[in-house]
Amino acid sequence: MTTFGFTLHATDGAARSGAIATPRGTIRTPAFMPVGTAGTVKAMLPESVAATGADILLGNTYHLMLRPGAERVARLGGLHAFMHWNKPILTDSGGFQVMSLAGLRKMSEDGVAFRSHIDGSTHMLSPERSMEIQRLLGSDIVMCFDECPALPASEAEVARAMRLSMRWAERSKQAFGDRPGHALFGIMQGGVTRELREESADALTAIGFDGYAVGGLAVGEGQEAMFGVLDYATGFLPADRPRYLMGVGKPDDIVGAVARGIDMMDCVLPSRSGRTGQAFTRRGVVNIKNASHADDPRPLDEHCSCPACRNYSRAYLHHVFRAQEILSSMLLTWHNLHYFQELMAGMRAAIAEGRFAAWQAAFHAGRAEGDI
Ligand SMILES: CNc1nc2cc3c(=O)[nH]c(N)nc3c(CCN)c2[nH]1
Ligand SMILES: [Zn+2]
Repeated sequence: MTTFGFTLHATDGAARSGAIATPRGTIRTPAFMPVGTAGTVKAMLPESVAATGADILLGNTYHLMLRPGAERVARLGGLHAFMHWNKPILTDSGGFQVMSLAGLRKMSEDGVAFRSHIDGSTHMLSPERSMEIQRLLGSDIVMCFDECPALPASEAEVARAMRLSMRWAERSKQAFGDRPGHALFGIMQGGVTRELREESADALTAIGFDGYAVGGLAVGEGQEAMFGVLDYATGFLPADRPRYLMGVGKPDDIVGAVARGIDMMDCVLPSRSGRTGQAFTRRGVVNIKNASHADDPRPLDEHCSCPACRNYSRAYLHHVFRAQEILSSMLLTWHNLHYFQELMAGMRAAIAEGRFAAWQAAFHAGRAEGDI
């Protein structure tokens, strides 16, 4: 059985293309992971998610432990069987979601006690419990249990949270154990402070992980500050392991992150925006609810081969959005996920052929300002 392994195929500047081999299939990098928080990518059948070109999707420990419960998912054969997705799944560890969703949280060295945002029941998460839940779910790539400090945060607060997260990373590694074919990724913290980012990277590298995430970003710092961190932070991480930027992002965030050495990303943007009527295209964003689309017979994007663009006009998509038809979310989500995967495929090819700078210039040149 194939174990877990990352192969670098090409580099172009700081950008890299490669592949992550897992027992459930190969992940082409740079990769975008659709978010399937509660065991579903909202408004999409798993077959449709695969049709967009996604090699891996993301699930969430926090949501699945609350509902339907990790032990229940395990009894039913694990998350892949449960949600009918047989390709790789990466699960986040719950730390970030507890801080942003749960009520009545009590943080300690041991972990976090909290009340469910669904029914108020009490729960706890620790490195050990998070590893156990992710094992019960059967995810292929497990994330360390960490604390992502909410902004604004003082440097002292960022340092405290980073050092706690490094102690939790050690405990996560111990609890994860030796699981061939499964990977454990460490998560770098440290805010926007170079010295703290380097301290975190050194701590994680000393523990040793199958991949390394850059956490603590896309939390309101803005693109310039995020790119400023990525300009040095990816270089602190081992070059022969995947680098995963958590929670990113808009198309131009994604392109800029790949240009700075990031291999994997996840974001709710394409799916969430699809449900609010925003369609991403190579020329910019289409807000389908605008009256300007009511009589427009053209597709969202004449170059796009997704079902929404092949079979429907902007006028129809405007109509079903205004009518709050379920099909609206399905078609716009499919289009957006398809577009994000096209973006990744375009970057993988450009890096492999040594023309990433030209691809990046064309990407930025094609984008109109504002709605199109
Ligand atoms: C949307 N922005 C964003 N920033 C994140 C940072 C972390 C982070 O620092 N740690 C963890 N565990 N997850 C994060 C997530 C969730 C990724 N699905 C983030 N999302
Ligand atoms: Zn399309």
